[in-house]
Amino acid sequence: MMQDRMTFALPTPKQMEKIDQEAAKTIAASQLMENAGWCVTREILRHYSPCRTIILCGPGNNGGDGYVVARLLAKEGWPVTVMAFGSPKAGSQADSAAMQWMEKTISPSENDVAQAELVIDAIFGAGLKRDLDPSIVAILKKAKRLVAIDIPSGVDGATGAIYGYAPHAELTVTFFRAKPGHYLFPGKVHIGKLVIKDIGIPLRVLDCVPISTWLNEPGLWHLPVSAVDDYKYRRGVVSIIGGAKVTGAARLSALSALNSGAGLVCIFPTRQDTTIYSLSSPCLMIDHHDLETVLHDQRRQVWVCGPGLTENEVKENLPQLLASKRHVVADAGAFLPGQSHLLKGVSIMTPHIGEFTRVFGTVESNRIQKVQQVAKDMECVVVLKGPDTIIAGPDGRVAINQHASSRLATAGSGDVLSGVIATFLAAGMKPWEAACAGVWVHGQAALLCKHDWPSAEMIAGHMGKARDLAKISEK
Ligand SMILES: NC(=O)C1=CN([C@@H]2O[C@H](COP(=O)(O)OP(=O)(O)OC[C@H]3O[C@@H](n4cnc5c(N)ncnc54)[C@H](OP(=O)(O)O)[C@@H]3O)[C@@H](O)[C@H]2O)[C@H](O)CC1
Ligand SMILES: [K+]
Repeated sequence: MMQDRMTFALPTPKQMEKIDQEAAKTIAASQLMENAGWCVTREILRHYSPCRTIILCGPGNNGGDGYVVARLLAKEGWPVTVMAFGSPKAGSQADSAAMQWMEKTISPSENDVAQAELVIDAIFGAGLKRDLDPSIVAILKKAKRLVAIDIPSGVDGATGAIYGYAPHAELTVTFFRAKPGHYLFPGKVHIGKLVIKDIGIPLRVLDCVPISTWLNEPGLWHLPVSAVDDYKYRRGVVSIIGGAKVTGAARLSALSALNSGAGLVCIFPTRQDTTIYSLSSPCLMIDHHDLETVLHDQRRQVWVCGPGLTENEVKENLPQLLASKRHVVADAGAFLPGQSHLLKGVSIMTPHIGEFTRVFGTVESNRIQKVQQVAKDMECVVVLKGPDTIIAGPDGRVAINQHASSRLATAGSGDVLSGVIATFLAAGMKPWEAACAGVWVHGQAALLCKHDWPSAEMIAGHMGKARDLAKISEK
């Protein structure tokens, strides 16, 4: 059975509030809080042995969940104390949860937290709005081992930004769906192990919010399948501008395209002597005509432009590709400082944060918003590469990729990514889907390498198997 794309939805905390309200029409809010507390308790029981535990309870519903956990853990015989940070609003859900907690409640104290063997952080969750008070920071800093309810206090669930300070949790238990902030840096490093629990919210309530952010997983997109009567032009032609001085980048991109299933891969060298390209792989086609002539071939729709190119090479070739309405995957050399106009018309661009900043200016704490804005302004898909690669479409859709590892942090890895994305684009996938699929397959190829330190060439060598695994995972 195909996965429902809603499996991959990442609602923002604001959307989650709406989802809670909608869910409360069919399931009592008190029940949702009870279920949330029960789920957290079960995870604590699974991961820890009874120990001196302090539950830090804030004034909102995150604190409410904390009071439920306190009651359920105490019932299991755990030595539990609640440390209350303000009182819940009279008559609120959190207030009734607090009223059912009959045992020890203490005022905020650094010393008591320092002596606890386990600290449960239920100060703020989805309702966090501003920097943490220094007195709260001082207390959180004393925690030795910490479990966060929903999200560690201080992490913005929408962006992963930190409001002044956030503790490092060993375990975070969230509800219904993960939020973008669980997966985005810097918040991600504060989450520890993430557990997502079903608390009885009906799936259909997701329809009440316009989800725009997704976890990048197979099933969010579908790779093309080969037909029995396939031929190379239908599988797709990838063309790559090959630099005169730096030739490895285009060759890596080409190798990646060849191994990811392109029907035909051609390099268009910008210099007369093409020996280096001719000798690189017997499967590679080398163009010996000028670009204008090559562009008469309408089968050559998808181009990679940027890897290994100098400023002049980009300026000579990119405008020509765009003028002839080719689909361009722009990378590396195509990101010239302050020259965003050059990129207008590309289908997909794949900058890392340094390249992105050079062209589009600094990125504040809300990276998603900035990347979305650039995608909209430039009318193209933007892949902001990093350990939490963000793929934004001009229509506002965003995927966050987690299928990656530090194995990808090697020179040439970006060139390999441009090749696989171009392959999927050439095979007929839409730009956002091709970019998402390329990013996932690239991450998978690195995972398939036999050791932790693969070169980009080795990663490119595993593209075919990675593509097969992506296809299997779609089901
Ligand atoms: N997701 C679900 O299905 C369910 C989630 N639950 C839990 O509910 C919380 C969200 O609860 P909410 O009450 O909306 O928000 P919080 O508990 O995080 O906090 C709101 C209060 O905190 C104050 N606030 C916010 N930031 C600060 C700050 N930096 N310093 C001091 N005070 C702060 C805020 O005060 P205002 O003055 O701004 O109004 C609020 O008083 C979610 O995270 C889950 O844990 C449900 O239990 C079940 C369903
Ligand atoms: K929390």
